Amino acid sequence: MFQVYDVTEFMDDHPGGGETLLYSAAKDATEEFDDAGHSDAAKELMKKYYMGDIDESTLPKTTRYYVAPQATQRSWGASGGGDFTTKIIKFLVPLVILSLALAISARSYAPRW
Ligand code: HEM
Repeated sequence: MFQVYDVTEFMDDHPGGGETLLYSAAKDATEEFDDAGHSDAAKELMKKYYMGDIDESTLPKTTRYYVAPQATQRSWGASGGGDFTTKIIKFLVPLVILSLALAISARSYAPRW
């Protein structure tokens, strides 16, 4: 059995640091917790964040992490984007700006006959 704790509210106040809790999230952190040599007061405090128990046998054997597709796509505007038209626009806009800049600079450097 695993005891589950929700330490969201405790992140900023944990004397061992918020990152420490983050690195121990979503896994069995018994060893790390014991290694830190927590006091009885700390163990008492844990009760405040106790959520419940999880039966290990119900957990998947392997854990695979993946990045959700929407997290990897940078959207353009509120409608989001990743479609074909957006890709074309993303390619064309810088191209048009570059062409305009080149045309303008070519005109100002061109010999005046
Ligand atoms: C609900 C969970 C937790 C509570 C309530 C808690 C609470 C505390 C408290 C009160 C202290 C101050 C020292 C003490 O009184 O023992 C402390 C220190 C510390 N905790 Fe936690 N802790 C929790 C989880 C964890 C976890 C999962 C880790 C995993 C690495 C961790 C690592 C540490 C470390 C490294 C220190 C610093 C020890 C030191 O510098 O003396 N804690 N914690």
